Amino acid sequence: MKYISSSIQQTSDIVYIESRHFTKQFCLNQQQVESVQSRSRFCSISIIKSKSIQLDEYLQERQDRIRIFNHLLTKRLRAALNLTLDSFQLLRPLGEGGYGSVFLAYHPDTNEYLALKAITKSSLVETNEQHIILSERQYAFALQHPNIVQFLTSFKDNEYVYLAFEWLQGGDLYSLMSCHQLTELQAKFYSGQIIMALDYLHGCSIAFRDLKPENIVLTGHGYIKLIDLGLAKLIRGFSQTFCGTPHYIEIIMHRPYKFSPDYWTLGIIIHEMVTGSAPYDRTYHFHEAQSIESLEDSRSESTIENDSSDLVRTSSKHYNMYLRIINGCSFLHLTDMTEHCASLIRGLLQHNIEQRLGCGQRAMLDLLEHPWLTEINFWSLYRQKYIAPFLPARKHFLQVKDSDEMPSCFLLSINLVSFLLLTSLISCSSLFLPLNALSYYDNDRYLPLPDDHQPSIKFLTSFRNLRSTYYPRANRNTWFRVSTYQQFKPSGSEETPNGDNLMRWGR
Ligand SMILES: Nc1ncnc2c1ncn2[C@@H]1O[C@H](COP(=O)(O)OP(=O)(O)OP(=O)(O)O)[C@@H](O)[C@H]1O
Repeated sequence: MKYISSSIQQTSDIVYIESRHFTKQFCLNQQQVESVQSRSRFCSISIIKSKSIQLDEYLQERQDRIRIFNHLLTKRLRAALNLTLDSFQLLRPLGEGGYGSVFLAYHPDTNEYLALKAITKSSLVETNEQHIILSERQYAFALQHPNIVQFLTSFKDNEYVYLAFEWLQGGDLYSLMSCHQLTELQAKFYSGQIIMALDYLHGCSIAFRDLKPENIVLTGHGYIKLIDLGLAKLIRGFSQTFCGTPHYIEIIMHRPYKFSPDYWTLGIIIHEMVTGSAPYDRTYHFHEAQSIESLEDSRSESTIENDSSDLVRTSSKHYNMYLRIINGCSFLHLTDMTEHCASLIRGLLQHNIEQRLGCGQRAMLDLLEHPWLTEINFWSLYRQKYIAPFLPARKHFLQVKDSDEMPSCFLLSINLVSFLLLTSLISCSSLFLPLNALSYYDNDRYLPLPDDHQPSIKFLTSFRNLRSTYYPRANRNTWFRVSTYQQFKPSGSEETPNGDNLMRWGR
């Protein structure tokens, strides 16, 4: 337990490998559409129709998911019996948030890795925030969506409440954005998934209320999931609670809202993804906020809106900072982006809720059909058919070469005997799977790494602790090489929990 209470030094060991295939898949689609369009008007109509059929399929799936959520929410959540901290091996810290520390844990009985969030009971009682943990447990339990982290189980001891989630291996969006400036197309890929997650949450009457890049985490395949439902709220009527993270604070906090704060923060995140910075001055630090706060209250001179009902809570410690954020967003010069992107961001950063994108009568449809997102086929994105723009890999351990040819000398030397030798070597090595490997794509599909149980489709070389594995491409004429530095662990694979093994967690 000392391990949990000690302060966590989090160092990100994730690197992001940019996919060369990501952009191609959209270009190809576009070309195909254009060439077909030029050939026949009839064909172009059928393509548009098929796209709208696919949108219908997505919307139908969304409805089914919402129905399942409502069904599960009415079920009483049972804490996992017989689970204690001793049931797990804590491997390393994954992160620390305001409410708890998160660890990568290994559960030997099920041979699974998971993220274990430990929340000190006393701190919750002191700050009277027990509802936060309760809400996270209850909603996370009932939510099932490819873009929302899967909750597995919970248990407690005298000091802590533990929440177990599927382990997301790819680091958060904030880390990705810190080392890569995203293109608009890449930003669309992530935005589309955030939109689908919000669409689902709002369909379940849940406002997320804490959307920020730190709460958006990449999977091993480079897709994203929302984490941290601590501030999520089931909204049956309207809410007026003042909450969120200061940088993403919604301007309307003191007037009734439903889901509109999530759209505002979506606008801020899309701006950050596309331009690399927030639409306001992020250097405006906490101490600066306090010093300005001691100055005269500038509320009456504010340029926010003349509408007196549009109140930002003046008693708030960060009141002036909020003002600055809001004002910053209203004077946006969106010049470094396409017109469609600018119109989407402007639409989301509307002060007036009625005019804000996503908050009108057509709700999320206005976003799903926005011109900036036309390249995205939401049904394909939902089923994760695209190659992700970035593939996360563990720094120092994994070296991936996308288009390495199989060395010709190596190919020539492969005869039956060496093949058999290699095969047996691979079978033996399954005892020593590298902990670091994630997954890799090959043209249009993802390959799990390592995949030592199919020795017939790959070759392996070892040099000291560096191991190279050659995978055949789909067309079988070329190869790509994945090199892993071995880190030995006793047994098992690094699969994250999936739908099937939820059963084992007593769901
Ligand atoms: N399922 C997960 N897989 C991998 N890493 C995770 C997972 N859940 C959380 N983390 C890491 O732990 C960090 C803190 O988690 P989380 O945001 O849930 O905690 P919190 O106490 O609710 O934080 P906050 O102060 O943002 O409310 C995240 O930023 C992320 O880096």
